[in-house]
Amino acid sequence: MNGASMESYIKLTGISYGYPRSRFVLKDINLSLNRGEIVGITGENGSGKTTLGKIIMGILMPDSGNVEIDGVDGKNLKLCERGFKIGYAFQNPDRQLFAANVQDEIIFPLEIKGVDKTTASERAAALLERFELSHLKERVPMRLSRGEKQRLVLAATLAQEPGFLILDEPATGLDRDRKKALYQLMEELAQEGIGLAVISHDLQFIEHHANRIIRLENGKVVDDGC
Ligand SMILES: Nc1ncnc2c1ncn2[C@@H]1O[C@H](COP(=O)(O)OP(=O)(O)OP(=O)(O)O)[C@@H](O)[C@H]1O
Repeated sequence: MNGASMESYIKLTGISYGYPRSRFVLKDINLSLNRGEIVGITGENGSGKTTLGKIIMGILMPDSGNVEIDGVDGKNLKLCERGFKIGYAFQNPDRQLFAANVQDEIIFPLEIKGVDKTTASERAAALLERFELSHLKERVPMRLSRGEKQRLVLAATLAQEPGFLILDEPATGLDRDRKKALYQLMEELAQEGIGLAVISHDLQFIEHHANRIIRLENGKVVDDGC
């Protein structure tokens, strides 16, 4: 791993959060998530993994504490700016597919961001190639297989050149070869200096592929180590 890339990218200080009308609370979370590192975030159902992901993304605002992203206080970043810095792949890829065809799923968000058409098309072509989706570029995203949809979401997310990726249960529904390809991709991205947080129940997956494992229990970090 490139030592220079192991710098802190997301810093959570004293984060607490409670949903209105719910007894669940995230309590005093202090974490530094680094570029070039694969972190597994694990814990029982309802322990707060997704809530933590939403706090990092700015979808939920903490009741107290601070989120710093790439050296900037999260309060000073618009939701879309945060989305460019941190990519989030939901457990269900259907929630992230909107375009009429596969290549536009990558091209449109780039154009909205201000990338010119030629550069956006070139970037999309390279990513479709990398994710073995080139032959499907004219297809309607919603009609792809689950594994293809997931690859497309990852390709579209990476097109934004984020410093960090949060993957929520990324191995769900993938066959053995596709899981292997996903692990390989995660390792390549970490080598390129992107940080990854993988939310998963699959302890075997986490133990094999994460450099660090964070375990949540009832909204608290109870373990943070190798
Ligand atoms: N919008 C909401 N309003 C109220 N309570 C919520 C809301 N979303 C989640 N919760 C509660 O917060 C707790 C933590 O949920 P969260 O989805 O973060 O857990 P998780 O660890 O990701 O669970 P899972 O492994 O089942 O995906 C749960 O008790 C859940 O019922």
